[in-house]
Amino acid sequence: MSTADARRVIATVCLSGTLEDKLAAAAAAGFDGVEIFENDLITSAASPAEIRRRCADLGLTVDLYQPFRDFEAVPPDVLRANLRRAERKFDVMEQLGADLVLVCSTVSPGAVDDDELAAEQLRLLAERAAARGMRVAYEALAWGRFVNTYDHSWRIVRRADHPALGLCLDSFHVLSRGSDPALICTIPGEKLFFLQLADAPRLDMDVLQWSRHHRLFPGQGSFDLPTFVGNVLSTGYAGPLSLEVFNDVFRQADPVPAAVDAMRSLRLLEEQLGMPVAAPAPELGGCAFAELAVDEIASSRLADALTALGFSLTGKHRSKPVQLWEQGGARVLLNASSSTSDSAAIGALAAESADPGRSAERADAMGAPILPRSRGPEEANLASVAAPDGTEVFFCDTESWLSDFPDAGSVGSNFRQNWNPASPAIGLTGIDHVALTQPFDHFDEATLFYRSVLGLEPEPVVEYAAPFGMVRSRAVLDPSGTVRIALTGTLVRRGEWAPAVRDPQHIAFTCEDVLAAARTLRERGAPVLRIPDNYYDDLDARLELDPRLLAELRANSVLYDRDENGEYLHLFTELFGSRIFFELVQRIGGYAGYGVPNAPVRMAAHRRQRLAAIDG
Ligand SMILES: O=C(O)c1ccc(O)c(O)c1
Ligand SMILES: [Mg+2]
Repeated sequence: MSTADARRVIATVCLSGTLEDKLAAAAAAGFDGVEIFENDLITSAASPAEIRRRCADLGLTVDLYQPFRDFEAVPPDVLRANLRRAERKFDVMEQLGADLVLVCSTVSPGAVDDDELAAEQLRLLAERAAARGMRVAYEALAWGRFVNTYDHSWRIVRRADHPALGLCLDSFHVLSRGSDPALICTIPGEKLFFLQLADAPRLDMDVLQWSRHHRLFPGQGSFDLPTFVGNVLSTGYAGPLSLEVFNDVFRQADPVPAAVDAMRSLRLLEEQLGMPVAAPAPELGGCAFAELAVDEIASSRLADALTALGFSLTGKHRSKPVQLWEQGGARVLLNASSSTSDSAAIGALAAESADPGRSAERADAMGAPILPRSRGPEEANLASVAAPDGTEVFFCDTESWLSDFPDAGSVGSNFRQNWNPASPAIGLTGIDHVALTQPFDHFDEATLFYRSVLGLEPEPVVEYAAPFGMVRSRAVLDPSGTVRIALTGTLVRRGEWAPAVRDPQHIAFTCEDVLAAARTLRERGAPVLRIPDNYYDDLDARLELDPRLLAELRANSVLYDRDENGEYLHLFTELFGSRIFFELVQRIGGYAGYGVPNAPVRMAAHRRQRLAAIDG
């Protein structure tokens, strides 16, 4: 079979809310069916028959009832009670319209290590199920007491040898244990009754804790799900692709967008399996612009700051209160029309696309609908979608959108003299990256959004201790590195005690020579962030820089980092408005990072700047 006709299913345990909330969200996101998690049914006031009708009305099938625990390899009296318990659950399944039950491998202290006995008792269960037109899918939990690998569960199922007993494979249990997924190909497809999918970050921790708190939707973590699912499909497995993700954040997130996120993960996975649901992401050619949503006060401060950085005001939008500021290929829009709860925030960014129309179609197919937009006559038709944090992402072709700024470029120095008695440019050539602080609840969702919608590849997650908490950071970038977005967030919900520096965001400009630019900025009295001496003393201790370079860095508050491939010189401005600052970056050689070791120094410096402003 091909995944194109695979049914897409989600376990109710993935989503927050009551069973009714979960079913509505799953249906709205376009799922075909659900796994009903037992606790979700038990806490519902609706009878199983009512849930069945609700599902039917929503166009959902009930593909699995789960989990049935601690059944096998027990003494006779316990077996009797377990079979009785199973019959009661079959009654429930009958009403629910579910014909498949998931039995997970026992963790019971009362069970014994006896494969023969486990197989014999599972066979009895399968006979009971078959008598009622039902089937049993046996799943090895990674922390099962005796059975904790899929090959072991397969040996038991084979030994039981009953047509109503098969396997449930769960990618988490297989891949967390480091089992070789190649053996899956040797299992006959008709013995694979169900496939559960979850991704996860690579963590070195107890599998039970890892599974119950940190599972992710496919594409958000670091498991090789395409290979895993490819092996399963190679057996002839024709059942659903079902998501089963236990995650602390998703458990408390609004289930409607969470289900959309889940569906997007399946579409991306299908694409990775060679069954695309949309045309591939067109090639990107850089960040065409970043737009700051500003109020009046922030607007004039940002205009001053951009002027000091050598930007020129080169145009005003035909019909909206939007200014275009340019230097080299770096473009910033100040938009005073969009409402923002902050005095200034990154409202939008634009990716230069080889085919903006196709980018928009793909976004739509990946569950990111094109945002409605008011457009005057003759204005460029710019499509945009909303990222999980609300940032608007445009797909554009610069030639055409620049025409909305009739004066841009063409008027040249005359225009600039009139509108913007600018300081000369300082060698900025474009946007290196945009750093977006993600709300705690949207970090993993954001990774998947940029990956699936724009075709950006995620880099490994880095975590570091910073003055206001532990920070997680992950960059996503296109294959040629022209569009880079640095996603940053806190590991736990952000503390509120230091509101002076709430969730800063920034735009990093590519600079030909940061030290030269820094000297010019110093002469201009530009608002460059002061970096303390302790930082340079440590830099010297760690990296043994040429003393002349070190002195230059120190004198100009330029920060430094290096990796195996090159060096990174960068400087930060002070904060403008509630949360915006700029960075100037110079990548030397093949430096691939973002100066992460310097981020805590910058955060503390921003707080000092804020407190000094309040005191002063
Ligand atoms: O964590 C658990 O108990 C649990 C239950 C059912 C599953 O399918 C599973 O993978 C884990
Ligand atoms: Mg499972």
